[in-house]
Amino acid sequence: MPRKFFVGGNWKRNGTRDTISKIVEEFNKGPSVADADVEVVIGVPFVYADFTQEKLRKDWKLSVQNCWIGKGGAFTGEVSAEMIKDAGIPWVILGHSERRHLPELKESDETVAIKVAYALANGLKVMACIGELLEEREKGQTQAVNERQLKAIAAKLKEEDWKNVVIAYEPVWAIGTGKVATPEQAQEVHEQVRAWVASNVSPSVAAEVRILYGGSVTAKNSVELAGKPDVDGFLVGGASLKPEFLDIVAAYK
Ligand SMILES: O=C(COP(=O)(O)O)NO
Repeated sequence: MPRKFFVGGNWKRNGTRDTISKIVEEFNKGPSVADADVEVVIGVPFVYADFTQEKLRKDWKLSVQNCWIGKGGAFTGEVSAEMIKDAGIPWVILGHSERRHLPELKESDETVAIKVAYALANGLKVMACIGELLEEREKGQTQAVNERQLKAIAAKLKEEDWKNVVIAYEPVWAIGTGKVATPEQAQEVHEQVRAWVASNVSPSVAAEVRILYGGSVTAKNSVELAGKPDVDGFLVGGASLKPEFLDIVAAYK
C-alpha cells in the first residue's frame, strides 16, 4: 500500500501571537487535505499550542516539540506526555538534533529513546528525528550514526508501536544552512534507514513507516526531493513559518 505523504512543520522557538495569527490565516486559505494523500502536522511552541489549535484549519494536526519522561510530579518547568494528550495535541517531535547537540540540552540516544517509548505509551504519535553532523558525514559515518540512533529507539518499542512513528532524517549540516541535501543524498540515506528497519524491526514496518527528509527544504527544492521513492515527506523548519509551506505540502503531487 502506498505510504501517505507527510509534511511536518517545526516552528522551533519562533512565533508570537501576532505572527502566528497571520501565518495561520495564510495556511487556512490553502486547499483542503481532508481527502488528499498528504498529512500535515505543525510543531508549535508549548505556550502557543492552544492559541494555534483554536485558529488552525482542522484538516491539519498539531504537534509539540518535546515532552518529559514520567507522569506528573516534581519536575518544575517540564511537560508530560499525559498533559500533551490531555490538551488534545496528537503529535510530538522528539530527538531533534538541536536537543541532541546544543550544549544546554545534550539529549543522549537513550534519553530520546525513553521519551519516544513514553510518548507512544501515553497515546501520542511521534516524529522521531535522526541525523549526522557534518564531521560525521565527512568521516563516512552517516549510516553508522543513523543506525545507532535508530537502534536506541527500536530497543524500547514493540512492533505495533511503529504505526504511530514517523522517522525524520535531518542531516545536521543541512538544518538552517540553506545547504539542502541533494535528492540522491536523501534517497541514499532513506533507503539505508528503510533497510535497517526491515532487518531490525520487520519488513512490514519498513514498508509502511514514513521517512521524512528535513534540512533547508523549500518550495523550490521540495518537488524533486518528493520524487524520490523513499522520501515520504518533510520536516520543515524555516519555510514552515512562511506561506510557501503550502507549496511544500503540495510537492507530492
Ligand atoms: O530542523 C528542521 C529543519 O529546519 P530548516 O528547514 O530551517 O533547515 N526541521 O525539524
